[in-house]
Amino acid sequence: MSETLTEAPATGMEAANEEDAAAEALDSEDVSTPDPKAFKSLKGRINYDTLKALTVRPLRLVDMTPVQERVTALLPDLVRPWDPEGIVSPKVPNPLPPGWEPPIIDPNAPRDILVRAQTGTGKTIAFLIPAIQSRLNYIEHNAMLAVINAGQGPSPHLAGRARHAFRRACAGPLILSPTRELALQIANDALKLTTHQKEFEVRLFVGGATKRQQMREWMRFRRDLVVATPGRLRDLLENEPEVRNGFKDCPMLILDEADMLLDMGFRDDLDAIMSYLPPSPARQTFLFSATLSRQIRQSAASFLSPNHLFIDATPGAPSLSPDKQTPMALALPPDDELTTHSRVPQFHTLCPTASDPLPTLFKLIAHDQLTHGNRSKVIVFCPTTHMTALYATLMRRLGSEVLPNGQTNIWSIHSKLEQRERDAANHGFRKAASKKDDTPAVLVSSDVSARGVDYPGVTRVIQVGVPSSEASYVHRVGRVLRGSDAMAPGAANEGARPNMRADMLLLPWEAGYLTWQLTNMPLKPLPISVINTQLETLSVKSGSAFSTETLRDAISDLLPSLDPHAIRSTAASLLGYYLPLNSSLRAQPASILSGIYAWALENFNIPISMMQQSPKRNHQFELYDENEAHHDRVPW
Ligand SMILES: Nc1ncnc2c1ncn2[C@@H]1O[C@H](COP(=O)(O)OP(=O)(O)OP(=O)(O)O)[C@@H](O)[C@H]1O
Repeated sequence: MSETLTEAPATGMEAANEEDAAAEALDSEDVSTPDPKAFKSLKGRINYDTLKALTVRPLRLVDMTPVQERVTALLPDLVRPWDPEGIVSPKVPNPLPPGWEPPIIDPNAPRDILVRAQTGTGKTIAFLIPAIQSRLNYIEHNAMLAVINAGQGPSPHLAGRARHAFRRACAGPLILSPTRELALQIANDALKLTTHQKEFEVRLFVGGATKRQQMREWMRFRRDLVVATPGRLRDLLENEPEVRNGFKDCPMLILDEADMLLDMGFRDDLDAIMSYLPPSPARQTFLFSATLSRQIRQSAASFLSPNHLFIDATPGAPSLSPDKQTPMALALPPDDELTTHSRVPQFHTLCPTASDPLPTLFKLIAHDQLTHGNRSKVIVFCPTTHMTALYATLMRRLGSEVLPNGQTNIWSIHSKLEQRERDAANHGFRKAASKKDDTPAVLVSSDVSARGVDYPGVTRVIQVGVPSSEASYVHRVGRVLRGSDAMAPGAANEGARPNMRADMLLLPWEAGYLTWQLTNMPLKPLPISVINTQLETLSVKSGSAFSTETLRDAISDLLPSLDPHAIRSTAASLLGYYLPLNSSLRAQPASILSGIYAWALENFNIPISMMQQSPKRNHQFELYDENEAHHDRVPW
């Protein structure tokens, strides 16, 4: 992958001059007594070009976030090449070529880390800085080894050849991400950080793109960093000897959203991938996550070396100097402790009947548009792919008619879309509603966008129904308040921002989830009557023509005209989603069934003629339609 998939911001003459000045300041700056928070304090500990990308162009960052500060405090020891025999070590001063300073390293410093930090706090940069530095160090290390092994004294020519061969033959750090969108975002962030290292290359292995193209690039170009989703990487490792060979000396594995990757759904792929990588300690492992359940902590231990560090950069965690960061077992609190964006106000609305969530959803979006105008940018999370497709259709058909700002850009992302459609939605929503005269935007999404994906300027997240886990709730809420807003100086200490928020719409049979699963979340009740009053006040204040009657009429005109098969498929998908959650909801399967039955009947006037529990398997229900068997495609 040699080009950025998101456009770099345009720079005019003024910006160019500013950049020159910043670069000069970076060159001349004395960092002998640096502010440890400032990126500039990394001068001398990371490659100059990486530092320039961070502080001058394209990122122009000033201060590190706590997680970045804690991780980079471990440099340079954290990224020293694995050299158990000490061949390239301070004990071997010769025959190092002139100007090659062997780094001063602590041979006992931990090499593996488990990092917990809240969503949106800059974990990507926190792992990319050491990953890039590790790759650069390994390239030099190998060049030194080649010279030493040749035994002919300093030879820049030989070193150059060794560098060239190594960069093409051996994969650098491997970063795994659970979703394609997040993988793409990480790869693009890596390209930004290596803007000034023109030859540095990032390979991206994700499903949805052609394998042939990925293989062609793998064979022809450098493999400095590899970003991948587990399924595609496993497939390539199992079927392509060239990929297998490339990874046999892979020095570093980074799991972003580690809790999800270590969970059962990905575990098989992960175990298969691990069998192609070198074992620890030759392979370093970094695990990054915003949430860590007890079970995940246990399985994390099997990936990490025994003297790994646990770095807890969540608020309230003890602040430790790097040499005192504690091993995981000592540092983690005994109970599951999930963190969330405490700065995001969170509300739940209990909808009395099955026909309430849809109009209430439109009202919440209307509320957001009346509050933020054209910069309103809302993500609606739905429980299943079918539901996501259905709600996206409803938004597209009704949005312009009923929402206060008229034109609203609606995007949708779920796993049954083609990759190019996912990419277009991802790209479109990322750029949307960023200027005053833009159009408000809504992204209707399944959990594909819940983690890591960084959409700047999201003003509100609305969850329709319950998430699959408490961790998923936290990640969804974490889509608000990201990017520059979240990182503004002092933001961590600021109080809640009343204009950005998260909402959740629940039916009575879903309400147990609040009590039993989201106990620690700062969710406040928000009745529909209060939403109505707030909307009225806002409409009058802004002179908007928004009307709840128009909304109600438009919905009741549209819903009965929808394809009944599609509604049945959505109802089936909801059953498949909710029944296994019955113990989390503390709801009997029968009340889930009748809740979903009511949803189909009251909204779409579709009686689901018969629902039966399969005699063979628990919680496997099937919908029967006299005329047609249930089909599983997304029909919208
Ligand atoms: N030091 C910093 N100063 C300002 N902005 C930053 C800084 N570090 C990162 N950012 C920006 O903050 C946003 C969120 O960063 P990132 O996506 O890495 O968060 P995250 O911790 O990985 O979140 P998640 O857990 O949701 O994946 C990005 O837009 C990133 O460019």
